[in-house]
Amino acid sequence: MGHISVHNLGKAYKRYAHKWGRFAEWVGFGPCHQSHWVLRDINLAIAAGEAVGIIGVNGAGKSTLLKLITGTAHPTTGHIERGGSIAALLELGLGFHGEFTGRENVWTSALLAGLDSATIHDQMAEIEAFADIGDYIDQPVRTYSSGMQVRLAFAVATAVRPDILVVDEALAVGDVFFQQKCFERIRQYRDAGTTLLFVSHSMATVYTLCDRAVFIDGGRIRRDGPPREVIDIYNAHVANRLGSGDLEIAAGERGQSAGSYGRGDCTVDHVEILYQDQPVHTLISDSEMTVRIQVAFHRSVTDPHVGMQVRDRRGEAIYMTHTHGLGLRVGPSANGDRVEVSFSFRASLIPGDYTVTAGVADGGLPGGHVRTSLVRRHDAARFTVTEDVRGPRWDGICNLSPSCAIERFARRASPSKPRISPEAL
Ligand SMILES: Nc1ncnc2c1ncn2[C@@H]1O[C@H](COP(=O)(O)OP(=O)(O)OP(=O)(O)O)[C@@H](O)[C@H]1O
Repeated sequence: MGHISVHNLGKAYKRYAHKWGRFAEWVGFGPCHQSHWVLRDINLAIAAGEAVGIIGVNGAGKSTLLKLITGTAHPTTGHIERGGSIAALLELGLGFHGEFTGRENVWTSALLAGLDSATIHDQMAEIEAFADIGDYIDQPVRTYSSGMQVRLAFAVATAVRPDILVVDEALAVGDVFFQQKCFERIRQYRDAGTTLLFVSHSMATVYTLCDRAVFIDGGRIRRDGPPREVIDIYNAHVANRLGSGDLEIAAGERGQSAGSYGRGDCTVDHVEILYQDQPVHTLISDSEMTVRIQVAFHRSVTDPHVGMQVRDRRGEAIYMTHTHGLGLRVGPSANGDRVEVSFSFRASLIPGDYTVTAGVADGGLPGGHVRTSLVRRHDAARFTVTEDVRGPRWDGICNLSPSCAIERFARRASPSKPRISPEAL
């Protein structure tokens, strides 16, 4: 129950050169179309209970893959095997009928999803409460905002825990409170054994929810593995598309990061963590630390900027900055030049393991952005933060070091009744 196997899956849409092409083909003029392949040679085996994030740029084929897996589109090649019940929340077309009320749509969607009327009856109050759209539940769905439609769709799709839950970006439409409520339910279902298939452009969500990521590029699987490794490769790919040219991606340790990528203009030769000017691997939370990055230039670069990222144990960047963002300039650099850039800050981090990724970009842009990524070395240094047993107690991700003021207000004494003397009367 809950497993998915995809074998040699492919999807092609027909493209007609002429607007009469489809008709001409229909009346027997022979083939008038070209096949436009949007997915090819997809092989995936997802075990029951796995949480898989599907990532890729716009148009890569992510939604198409989900549509094929959920059965809302038919494959051109290959086949899919699925075990157990499936609930899907796909980006386009939530499957509601505009003229029916929300409540009527809940009935139709839930019946189509295979729930029996007794279950729908039992779940209706819970669905209404989760969607939280008030009186709109008895209004036609055409009067709903897109956010309201997503609220209702999610509430119906997840009213009963499915064996497989497929979510495609649609949640991005809801407000932050609703998103949190949805993620809480998704987490609960995942922890209870539901297989999760999740398409998202938010890498933070993939890190948080998924234990595996699949990067789809041009309709094919480019990488399949732990989120940290796959997201690094995806980021390198995005940097390429943003004009960094053909970045060489060097493989890192399997299951770790993507190693490094770069074009050869410069290299990040050394990254170290220092405490009181000494290289260290362990720091007490809240102590002052320095990240020192050494860069060597092999070609001239007009406006280089050196940056660093501190990443947590899952690989998610919890802080990043670069010289341009801090209002500094490295200055034009020529072949053979070397620079050393040191970032010093307080390690206001929760105890745990961290890594530092270092990179160089060319061209500072307004707003603190940089134009072209030249090189990036993932997880070039690692350090552990231990608890500051003598410092104040706190929990979370980073120490915000709040000041705290307490004001006490004594309970006001009830006013005593004015005494009126008999002489005054
Ligand atoms: N019904 C269709 N007819 C023709 N082409 C289609 C159809 N549906 C999708 N495509 C094409 O298939 C390709 C993949 O689309 P898909 O929606 O799967 O991408 P995606 O990775 O989900 O993108 P996004 O992140 O923008 O949602 C795109 O080039 C798209 O134009």
